[in-house]
Amino acid sequence: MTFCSSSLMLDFLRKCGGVAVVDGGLATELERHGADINDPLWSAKCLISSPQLIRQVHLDYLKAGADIIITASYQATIQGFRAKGLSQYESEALLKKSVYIAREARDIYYSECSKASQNVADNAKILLHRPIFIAASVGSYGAYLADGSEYSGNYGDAMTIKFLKDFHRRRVQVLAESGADLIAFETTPNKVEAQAYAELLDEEDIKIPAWVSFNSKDGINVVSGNSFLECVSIAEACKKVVAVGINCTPPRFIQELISSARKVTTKPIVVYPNSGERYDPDLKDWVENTGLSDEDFVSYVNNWREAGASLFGGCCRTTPKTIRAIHRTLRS
Ligand code: MET
Ligand SMILES: [Zn+2]
Repeated sequence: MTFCSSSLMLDFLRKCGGVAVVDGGLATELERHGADINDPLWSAKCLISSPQLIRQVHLDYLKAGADIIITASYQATIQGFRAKGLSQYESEALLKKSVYIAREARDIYYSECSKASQNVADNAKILLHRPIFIAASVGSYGAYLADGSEYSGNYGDAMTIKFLKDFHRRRVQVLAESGADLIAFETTPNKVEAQAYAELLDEEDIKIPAWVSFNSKDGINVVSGNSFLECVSIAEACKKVVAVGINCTPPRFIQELISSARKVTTKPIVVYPNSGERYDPDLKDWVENTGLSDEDFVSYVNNWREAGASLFGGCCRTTPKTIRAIHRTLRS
C-alpha cells in the first residue's frame, strides 16, 4: 500500500481542528442554476453539457467553507455513458474529467486565497488557505438504474456481490487514478453493495482510501431494510475505509444513526443529510417539504457532533447557504 489509510483522514481532521465541513448537494445545486438533469445520467450529464457550471458550484462550496468537495461522478458510469453511444475511452475520460473539474476549482480557490490575503477587506474568514480534499463520488448500482432502487435498495433476490463488484470495478479504478484524495461511496442502499465496495477496495489494490455512506428512511435501517449496524460493521472491517456515515437522509434521523454507528465503529463518522424533503421517483420531484430552514438544519449540527460525528455537510437540496451556516457553527 502506498498510503496509510487510517492516518489520511485522521491527519486531515487534525489539520481541520478535529471537525471538517463537507460540501452540499451538487446535482440539485446544478439544477437550481438551470441545468437540465432529467436524464438517466442525472448530474453526470453536466460533465458533457456544462463542466463550467460544475466548477462554479464546487467553487461556491469552497467559498462557503467546505473542506471536502465531492465530484460530479455520482451517476457517471461507464455503462451509462456507453448506453449514450460513447466509447469506452470517452467514458473513462469523462470520469477523469469529474475529478479534474474539482481540482481546477481547488486551484482557483487557492489562487483567490493568495490574492485575498493581500487585501484585508476580503472575507478572510472563509477565504483561508486550508487543506482541501477531493472525494470522487461513486453512486450505487441503483443510481445507475435510475428506477428508484437507489431509495429502495431492492435489487431483486438474484443480486450478487460479484455482479456489483464487476459493475463498479473499472469506474473505481479510473477514479482512483485521477488525482482524487479519496472515494466517496454515497447513498449506499443495502448490505450487498457495501460488501461489494469493501471487497473491491481490498482486491483491486485501489491506491486511495474511501468513505462509505448509507441512506435511511427510518433512522434504524438503511433504505433496503438491512440493518444499518450490519452495514456499518462491513465498512468498519475494511482497512481502506477511512470514514463511515449517512447521507441523503432526513436530518431528523441523523442523531440516532450516529449513536448506533458509534457502537460498532471507531472510524470518523461523516454525515451529510438532505434538506428533509423526500424524492418521489414517480413524480421525479422533491415532495413533502418539512420546511426545515438552513438555521434549523444547522441547529442539529452540534448535537451530531456530540453524538460522535466529525464530518458535516449536506446532500440533496442543501445549498452553499447551508454549508456556510454549518461552517459558521463549527468554526465559531
Ligand atoms: N454527491 C451527490 C450529489 O450531491 C449525492 C446525491 S444523493 C442522491 O449530487
Ligand atoms: Zn442526496
